[in-house]
Amino acid sequence: MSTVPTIDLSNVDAAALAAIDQACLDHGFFKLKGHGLNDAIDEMWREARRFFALPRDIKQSVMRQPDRAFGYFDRELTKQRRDKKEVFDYSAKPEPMFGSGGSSYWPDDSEGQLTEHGAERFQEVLLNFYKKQHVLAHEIMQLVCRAMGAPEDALDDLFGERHTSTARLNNYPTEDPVPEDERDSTIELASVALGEHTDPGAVTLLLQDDVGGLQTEADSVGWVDIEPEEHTFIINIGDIVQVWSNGRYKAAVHRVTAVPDGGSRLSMPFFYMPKADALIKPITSGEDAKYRAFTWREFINKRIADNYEKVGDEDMQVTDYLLG
Ligand SMILES: O=C(O)CCC(=O)C(=O)O
Ligand SMILES: [Fe+2]
Repeated sequence: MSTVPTIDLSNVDAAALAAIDQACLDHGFFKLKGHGLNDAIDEMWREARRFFALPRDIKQSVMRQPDRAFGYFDRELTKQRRDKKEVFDYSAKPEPMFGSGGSSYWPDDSEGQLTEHGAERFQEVLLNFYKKQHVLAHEIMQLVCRAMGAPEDALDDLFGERHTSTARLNNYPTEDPVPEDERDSTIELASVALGEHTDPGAVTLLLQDDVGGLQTEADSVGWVDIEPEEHTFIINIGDIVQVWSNGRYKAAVHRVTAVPDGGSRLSMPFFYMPKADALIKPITSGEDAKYRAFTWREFINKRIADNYEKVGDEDMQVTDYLLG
């Protein structure tokens, strides 16, 4: 039996829930088919490829800024090491995450530059996909609640219309995407494509292309490859599921190994996250809470601040909220 089970969303029975439970106890990853989004996924791959192939000046024109949380970025840190990747962050919510305001982060096509490169439908395709992923993420969250033994709607009120989910396109080239004269010599480039980490939110819905390299760390067997499979979502649980389950489930520790020379790798995560003032605390019954309650706003702001801390400082973790 594969350590990373595949769930068919069109046929979720008791065995599927048991498989999700087992996976969340061991490493926090499962795969998902039967979601009905195959065509939408194909369209997303096309737009993602076109976006990253755009000339650097177009991508740079929508570079993430201190006052603009979304857009293009090519120098992200994980655990104080620079990842060899470029990203595009977006959201279909009218409000940016926490009132960070800022100007539009969508590349401008008024001079037909996107059209020229075949990416004229970029914004429309991404926003439509965001909405579909949001519906799917809610369904998956309900499955995880049932796997945990909680009512399926136990967490619905913490999300609602004010959820703060974000989505991203990732491109991992083998060449450093940051021009040489802009590299910060104090921040080392990681030896892997993406350093090991947990996602801070509830559940992540990820699509990866056929290159591979994603791994999860299982209690039972150590690092496990998550093999690419066409039209298959890879689902992982984040830090706050660890709290909701009172520590029974572990937030998935994952990484991406170095991309083979001369190639590149694409992935597209959707991070399902609650509303800013959601109070996060264990929802399991019949046992003492192992974590103290905190708001999602407090937790995510601390995690974001960590990205700007100086090299070498320990990141904050959800275990900082353990009681006793
Ligand atoms: O690229 C991948 O497969 C993983 C991406 C990821 O873990 C993340 O963006 O948080
Ligand atoms: Fe991740």
